[in-house]
Amino acid sequence: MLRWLTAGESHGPSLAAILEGLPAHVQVTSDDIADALARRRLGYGRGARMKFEQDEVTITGGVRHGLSQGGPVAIQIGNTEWPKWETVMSADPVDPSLLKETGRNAALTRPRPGHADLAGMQKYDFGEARPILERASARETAARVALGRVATNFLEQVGGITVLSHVVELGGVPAPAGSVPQPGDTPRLDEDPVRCLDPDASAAMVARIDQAHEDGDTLGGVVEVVVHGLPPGLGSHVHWDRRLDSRLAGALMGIQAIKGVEVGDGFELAATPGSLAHDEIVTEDGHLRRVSGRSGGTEGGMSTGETLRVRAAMKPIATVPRALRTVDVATGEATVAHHQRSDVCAVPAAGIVAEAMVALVIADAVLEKFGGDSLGETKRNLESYLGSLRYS
Ligand SMILES: Cc1cc2nc3c(=O)[nH]c(=O)nc-3n(C[C@H](O)[C@H](O)[C@H](O)COP(=O)(O)O)c2cc1C
Ligand SMILES: C=C(O[C@@H]1CC(C(=O)O)=C[C@@H](OP(=O)(O)O)[C@H]1O)C(=O)O
Repeated sequence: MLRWLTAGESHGPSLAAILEGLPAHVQVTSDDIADALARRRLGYGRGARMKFEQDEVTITGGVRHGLSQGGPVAIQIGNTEWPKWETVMSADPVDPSLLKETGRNAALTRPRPGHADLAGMQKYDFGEARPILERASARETAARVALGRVATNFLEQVGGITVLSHVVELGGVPAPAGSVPQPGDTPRLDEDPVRCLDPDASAAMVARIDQAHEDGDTLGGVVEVVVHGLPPGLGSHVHWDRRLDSRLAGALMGIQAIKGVEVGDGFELAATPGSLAHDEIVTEDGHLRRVSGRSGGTEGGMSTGETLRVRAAMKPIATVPRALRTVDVATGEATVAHHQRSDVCAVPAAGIVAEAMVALVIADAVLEKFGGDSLGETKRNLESYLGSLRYS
């Protein structure tokens, strides 16, 4: 079983991430993690912070000389901006006169609709949004992407399982239906400003972001994560919380701003007759094969061994420059939401975060099914299972 946790605030000194349950002998370096974090910073439409944020990575536990040791893997990601926030975000009490001098200490009493501000202030009993937005912020997703890279390395090394993503819709601009990225597409996708497979759709999405920027508005969109090389039988039909699709949906829904999840053709299947909705089974070269991939690679809560395909819909960024109506909770008066530096659109980055969450869920399901305390043991168990499948 794989477990993971993150800690840290958006403007704190650093983020911390822990992955427990990883077998020994998985190759992973801080450069691998830094590469994954650099991918998350990419994407047209992000705000100023992504230009200077350096994501200073240190592996502080569980890895020695580039190999996992079997203990929890601990990763620290330093926030480049910390010196500017040291007084405001200090863990220890500070002199109130020093706080005033920072200019960063104004009480945020005008909660933003769409962010965690108001519900968090009510729930945790705070008079302003700072203590809420610091942890609600998607800065935290850097820690998840770091963990996801460790999981991705494990999946590649245990059985050539690859996890990749692309943007399939942005601000209402769709990519053409039907194209699914292949492993070789990742470098090219990462060079595309919005991580879209289709160049014309990509250009239209970039124009849409420019328009939103001009209008003082923000955008959401849809990302798709695709996993190649899965064995059949991860997850289970026997209980709701063991279903692979429910675990994937929960993990994707757990990303900031994600409001919808779809497995395979999802909502479209609801409007399709059964004769056209399912993936027929045929024999080809002596092997069982599906003629289509509408189910997204899961049936009965288990992987079918076909390409896994899941989508996540992201709502538009909540910090809308043309500020939305709210109430100042300090005075009770109608006003507009507090504004601060923000992204116009973070859909391409959300794709990288979604890859990380899917990689963690799949790695957990692989370890649940095949066990193993060393990479070699897990690999042997996986190969033995594949070699002894009654039908393949
Ligand atoms: C990669 C990424 C970047 C984000 N950047 C911003 C941002 O700059 N400004 C903002 O208001 N929300 C941003 N969000 C969304 C908020 O974090 C999110 O809306 C907030 O935490 C409230 O949670 P909820 O949307 O899940 O309800 C971002 C989300 C992601 C995944
Ligand atoms: C810092 C990141 O994203 C942040 C997510 C975010 C939010 O409200 O979710 C708000 C912004 O933070 P700031 O106000 O400090 O610029 C984004 O930059 C990141 O992704 O690393």
